[in-house]
Amino acid sequence: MKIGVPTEVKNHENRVAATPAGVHELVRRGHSVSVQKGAGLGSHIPDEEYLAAGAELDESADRVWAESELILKVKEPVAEEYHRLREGQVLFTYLHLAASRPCTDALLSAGITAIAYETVQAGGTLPLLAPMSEVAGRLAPQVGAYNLMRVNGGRGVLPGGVPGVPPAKIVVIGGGVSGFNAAQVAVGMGADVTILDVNIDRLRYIDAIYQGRMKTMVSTSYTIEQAVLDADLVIGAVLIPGAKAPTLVSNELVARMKPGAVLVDIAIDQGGCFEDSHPTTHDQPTFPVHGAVFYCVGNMPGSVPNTSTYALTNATLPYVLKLADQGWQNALLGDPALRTGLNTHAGTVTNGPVAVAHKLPFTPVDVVLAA
Ligand SMILES: NC(=O)C1=CN([C@@H]2O[C@H](COP(=O)(O)OP(=O)(O)OC[C@H]3O[C@@H](n4cnc5c(N)ncnc54)[C@H](O)[C@@H]3O)[C@@H](O)[C@H]2O)C=CC1
Ligand SMILES: CC(=O)C(=O)O
Repeated sequence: MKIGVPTEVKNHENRVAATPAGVHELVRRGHSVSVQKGAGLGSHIPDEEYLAAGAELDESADRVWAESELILKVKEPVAEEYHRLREGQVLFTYLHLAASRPCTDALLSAGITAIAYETVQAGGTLPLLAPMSEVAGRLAPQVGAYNLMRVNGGRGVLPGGVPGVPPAKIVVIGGGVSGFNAAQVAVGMGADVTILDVNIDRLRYIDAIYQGRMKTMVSTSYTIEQAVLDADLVIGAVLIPGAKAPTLVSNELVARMKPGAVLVDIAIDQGGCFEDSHPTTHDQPTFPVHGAVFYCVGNMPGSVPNTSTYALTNATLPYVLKLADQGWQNALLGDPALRTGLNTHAGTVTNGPVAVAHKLPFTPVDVVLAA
């Protein structure tokens, strides 16, 4: 199969969708891989390493897209890439379509077969979202601490406090992969950490591991209000797979928070879980709301691309190999996890929550595969 790896074009997106190890494995199995020149440089992977692994290098993004049957990307196509999408091509990448009608429309009108990393589900887990949720979760207290500094608009609170002065209160809403990783780093910084989730079994697990060092609360609008009003830093880390994130912190609640508090909305790629959240970029990551600082970057792992590229491709490669070796139909027929990843095909939406989010007709994957 002809496989293409274009350079990412989203703001400060320095990850790349395949490493030389992945290229080597694909080529060893008889596939050809076209990597856009410089695609790995943001992650400090030189072109020469791709060449040595058996890739062909191409200057032109247009050619990489036009000549490939399977396109491997990290982030959803942005507007300047829409004209390159085409029917008969398979796109494997993060999509987060429930939060983007323009991208959904672009995929549908091109008729492309799009498989989203974030909706691939295996045994109740999200194996292709998890590595980047680990990264974003671990980054969240770091960017939160940076923005809590007075010079950056925050309250001027040190997460760990010092002897005689209490630590910052960090509240994490959502105790899944990103939330738990955020809470772990926040505990490591010495902060006073509370984690809220609707899943009591998840809270049991967290409590058993942290033995009270992380406080747990069942998430309701009442407990969220209590925790948020007391917080210096709030981290939003909820997910309902495929769907738009629920709004859990209102504008009115933010108005009553401590001045200079910081809110990091990791869930922004699914639309965000704070009412005032809107996507920001690494160039201009924050904005003020009632004296609080909002950080809503949709590609947080892009800021640590070396770690993130290897973590992401460790997880994606087994699925890439199935798509390349078997073709997308057989790969999906043989792997229920990949089946849940299909979001669009031949102009139809094949993911239920995405169809609901945009009020579009829904075609079940089984119907697509039976055709
Ligand atoms: N901004 C960025 O750069 C990145 C964003 N993400 C996003 O972070 C979000 C979270 O992802 P994961 O941690 O992997 O999801 P996950 O599925 O591991 O965890 C989500 C948790 O939210 C909980 N939850 C759902 N509704 C809730 C509510 N009302 N109150 C409290 N908890 C609730 C669930 O029970 C679950 O434990 C996703 O939107 C994901 O796409 C992930 C990586 C990078
Ligand atoms: C999960 C995601 O969208 C990201 O890592 O950028």
